Amino acid sequence: MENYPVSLIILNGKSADNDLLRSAVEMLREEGFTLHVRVTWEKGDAIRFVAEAARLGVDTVIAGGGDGTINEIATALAKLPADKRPALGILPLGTANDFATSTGIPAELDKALQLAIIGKATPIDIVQVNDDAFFINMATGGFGTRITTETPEKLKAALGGVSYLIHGLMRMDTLKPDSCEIRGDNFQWQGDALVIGIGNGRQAGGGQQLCPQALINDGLLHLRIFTGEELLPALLTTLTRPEESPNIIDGISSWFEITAPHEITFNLDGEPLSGQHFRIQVQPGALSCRLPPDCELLK
Ligand SMILES: Nc1ncnc2c1ncn2[C@@H]1O[C@H](COP(=O)(O)OP(=O)(O)OP(=O)(O)O)[C@@H](O)[C@H]1O
Ligand SMILES: [Mg+2]
Repeated sequence: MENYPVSLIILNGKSADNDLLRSAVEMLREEGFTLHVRVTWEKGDAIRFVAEAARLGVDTVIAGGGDGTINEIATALAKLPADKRPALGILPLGTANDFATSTGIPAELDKALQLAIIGKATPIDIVQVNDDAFFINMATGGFGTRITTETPEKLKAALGGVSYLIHGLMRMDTLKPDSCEIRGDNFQWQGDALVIGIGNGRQAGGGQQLCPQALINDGLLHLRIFTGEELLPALLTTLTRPEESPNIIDGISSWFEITAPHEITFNLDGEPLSGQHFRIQVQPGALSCRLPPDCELLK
């Protein structure tokens, strides 16, 4: 018999009750593929399942969920020894799915699952933050952070990605620019930022293109800072017509260091991390990801 690839799907419990996925899995098993399925209940479960996948020696760990699920799994993969690291596949089952959407992963579950199992594995960068945290798509700080970390589950379920923006606008009166200092290769900036986006990928917050030129396999991060005193006008022009905004500062570097006089919260692929100092460093080509051949985020 031919060597069929072996995969382990880690499914966010929120998305476990999905008949389409059940039949897609059954169909591929009938074709001869080995597919293990594990379901998470809370943060931390995915890490144990990644360890199990490494013990089983699977070819691919498939993240079934949104950006938070991909982050947890990619982080666990990055912490494995390189020679024991399975490839990453993606089944977009979250609310916003910014990484999956921007990398061109099909929204249809059966197609996405096929790609996750037999798609070409391409080395991509992952980004380390301080000692222990990682992101694969984007880190956002300032205004955007509060939007994504505080958007309640019910609003997210009803409205999807748009809820982040709506919820943020509703809370505008309580939001203020964050003061900070940012350094990178040939880059230094100090001031008040409304939103800081640091992209390995391009978009966050449900389709907001914060780093429209970023590539996930070039060893570089794209930084975009939105500045300004007036929150609403700045936010509206910057998000709708970024090229016309006087409030944008861009930078490119393989690392950035951010220091703030008070605690700020960064949102790493949807997962919050608070502190006053962030050292952000690319690990080039550290993850192998099954992506569509025409993925726009590859160089
Ligand atoms: N059954 C579960 N319900 C909620 N969160 C879970 C569950 N299982 C694991 N988690 C963990 O909670 C964290 C946040 O998950 P979150 O609800 O943001 O899902 P997500 O995959 O990012 O999808 P979404 O796009 O809806 O946010 C992730 O680290 C995830 O692994
Ligand atoms: Mg999330």
